[in-house]
Amino acid sequence: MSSTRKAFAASRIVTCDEARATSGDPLGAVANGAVVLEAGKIAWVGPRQELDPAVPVTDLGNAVVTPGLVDAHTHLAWAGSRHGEYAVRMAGGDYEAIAKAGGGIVSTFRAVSEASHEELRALLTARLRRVAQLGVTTCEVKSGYGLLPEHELKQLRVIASCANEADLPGIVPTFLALHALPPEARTDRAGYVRRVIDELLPRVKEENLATYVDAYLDANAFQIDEGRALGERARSFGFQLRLHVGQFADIGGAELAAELGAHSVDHLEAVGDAGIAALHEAGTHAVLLPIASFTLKQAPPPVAKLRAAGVPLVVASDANPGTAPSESLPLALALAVRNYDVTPEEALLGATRLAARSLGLNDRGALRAGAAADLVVWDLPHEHAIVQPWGTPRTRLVLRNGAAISGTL
Ligand SMILES: N=CN[C@@H](CCC(=O)O)C(=O)O
Ligand SMILES: [Zn+2]
Repeated sequence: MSSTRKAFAASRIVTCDEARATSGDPLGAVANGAVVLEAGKIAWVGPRQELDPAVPVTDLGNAVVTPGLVDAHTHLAWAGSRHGEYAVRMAGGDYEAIAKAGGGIVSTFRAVSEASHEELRALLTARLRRVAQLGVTTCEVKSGYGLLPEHELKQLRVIASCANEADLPGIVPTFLALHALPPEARTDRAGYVRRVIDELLPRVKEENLATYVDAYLDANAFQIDEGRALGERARSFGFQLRLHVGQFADIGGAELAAELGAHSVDHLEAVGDAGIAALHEAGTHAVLLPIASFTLKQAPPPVAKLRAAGVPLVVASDANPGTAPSESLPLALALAVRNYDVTPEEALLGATRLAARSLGLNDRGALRAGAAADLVVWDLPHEHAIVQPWGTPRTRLVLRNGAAISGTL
């Protein structure tokens, strides 16, 4: 059997495996380690001197090997550009005021409405290829810029079509059902929400276009009762939930997410103690989005309180054309460490094992026997170097299910 096996040896195999974690080494690193791959899965991980001598081994030398990164929050399926809005915001313009005036999400809605399936697919594919170079092997991708049924379904079908491509990162599709009111619905908010719940959600189910359902809950976005109506119906259809909560104001989104058993609440710049306690109780993950708070010049979420309460911390890119015009999960990790006082170990776990768990995926996010052979060979000498703000891809090789999606040996 060993003929179908192959091994990589490197100075640091950073497993992110809970079974290997210790208080001094939460990432479970194996110095001078090896990882054996077979049939798209990891067959063995351990010290190089214990490697089966019959397995052919590629020696990567002074390099770090980690699980493939998992980006648990992206809006990568978009068209157009918001550079005009960005410049206005950098000069002091307010994101929510711009949205109220018909810009923001609604301006991307216009661009997505005008884009064909093929155009949108080409944009998404190019972005997925670039995020693979950055070390991402699994990516959550939301809709939420189609807003009207025809264009939401187009966005979701584009996302689904990329999910079958073996040479791209794996995709977890999310129906971001309530993101903004399209201009067509300005005078009938309740009717819009009802149609999303009663008509669009069943279509998304029927076509099996999403695993998760999401909503943007905030003072100037959708409200708790709207989120509850959507969330309860979504759960009754078998969807799992992840919710935009507390980006600007604490309106009780964390409590609602906990009540509905959401897998994650994302943003959390504004969340109170009761919300944090509820998240812990429900086992809900906090997805931190430091690129968004960087462009919005916001104070960080209460990371110390979340940590103290035992809420699992995930870090994601939030890649979108408005608040996080970046595709880089490694940049998000760097900003989480710099601006949020997240430790490098927390950041890396929050972009691997915990990110995968927040997406309901237990077959990846850690280097251990039986997991998918999703891994990154970094052109860096230590895992702490991954969270430095390089601004360039620092991967040598990125494997998904044992096959290269970026780089060569
Ligand atoms: N705030 C809600 N949604 C996105 C931003 C969308 C946009 O501005 O286009 C976010 O996660 O930051
Ligand atoms: Zn988002």
